[in-house]
Amino acid sequence: MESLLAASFSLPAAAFSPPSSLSSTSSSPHALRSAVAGAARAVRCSAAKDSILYALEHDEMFNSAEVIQWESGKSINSIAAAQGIRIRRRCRPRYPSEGSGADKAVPRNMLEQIIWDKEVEVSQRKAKKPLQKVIESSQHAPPARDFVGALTAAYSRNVAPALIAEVKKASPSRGVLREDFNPVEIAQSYEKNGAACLSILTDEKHFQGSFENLETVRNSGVKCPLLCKEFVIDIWQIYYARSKGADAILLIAAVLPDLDIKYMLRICKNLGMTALIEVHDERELDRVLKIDGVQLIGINNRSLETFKVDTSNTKTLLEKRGDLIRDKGILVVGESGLFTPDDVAYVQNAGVSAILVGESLVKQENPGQAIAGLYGKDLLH
Ligand SMILES: O=C(O)c1ccccc1NCC(=O)[C@H](O)[C@H](O)COP(=O)(O)O
Repeated sequence: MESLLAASFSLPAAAFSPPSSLSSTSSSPHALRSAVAGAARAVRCSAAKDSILYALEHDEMFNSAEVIQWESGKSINSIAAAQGIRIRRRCRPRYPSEGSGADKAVPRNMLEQIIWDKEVEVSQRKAKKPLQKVIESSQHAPPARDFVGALTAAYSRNVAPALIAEVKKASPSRGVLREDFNPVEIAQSYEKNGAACLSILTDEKHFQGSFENLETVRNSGVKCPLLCKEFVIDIWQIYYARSKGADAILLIAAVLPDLDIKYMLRICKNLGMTALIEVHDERELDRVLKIDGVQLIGINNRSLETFKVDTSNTKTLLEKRGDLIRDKGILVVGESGLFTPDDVAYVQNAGVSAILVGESLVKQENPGQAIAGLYGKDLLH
């Protein structure tokens, strides 16, 4: 643990690694705390130094956002805002640069609410199972399967966008989509009817999903690679998803600063996982296109801030950046609001290789059989 800790203070890219090892549940908290106190004294920015020393004194657990702040001497929200990210982190007022204004206490939209709830959830989960333990569990998981390979093969087989079919019980914009929700039955029915990959919602509070659903589907004999549909803010979640059998994970550009995306991509690669990096607008797309190693970009037609769905978003962004995306060999997934064969043809003509579909399938009595209705034909598998 000490070496990880040392790395987190010497290499900027590694700075997101496991400050959680400072949790009071760590095996030698005293030694770790001394090591961090030493490192803290060497940090140039006095606000950052104060934050670290404060956390040590108050026996608090660290998270990745805090480490970024220490390294750069800037607040996570100011780093993010400079990149056009409007979603703020729920900052504790101990950071002088954050202030403690009343507006900071209220999330500005649903995505921000989800992220603030996620910060609480992840810190509670980390307290129960520190990063080191999750890393160990991830090493015992069945090997990750080839998510991009499954999409490419399905596209060639069907000459139609490969389907990532979503196992989703509820959503903030639509409420409960399916009362009799059996994730394994839905997953098997999707696979039988030609889905290339599956997306499993794991957020409990807003989507009534769970990591247990992910694990149960993985252990049920379903062969399609699985995307963990989560709101990732911390590398802990990536290792946790892998430990539960995920083959791919969602990274949302509206939430994550560039350096987080880069570092998380590296972790995914080391774990053999695919990252689906989701964008909603041109600015986010341009940020992601500057990052090396991106294989899969999702263009979400739903604004996660307003819930407005507009399928022309996929077309507009691909008209602007399609050539560059093709030159880079990146596959594009059209996400959200797809209900009919015309919708599928529309995003296919815009240039997507795959689509991510939840509501229009999961709401039907037989979600798998609904796939033929969505495509206007049976899919080969
Ligand atoms: O769906 C929501 O209400 C939502 C709200 C806030 C953040 C994310 C949200 N959904 C995630 C997704 O984008 C969709 O689950 C996915 O793209 C499938 O969309 P759909 O086919 O429209 O169910």
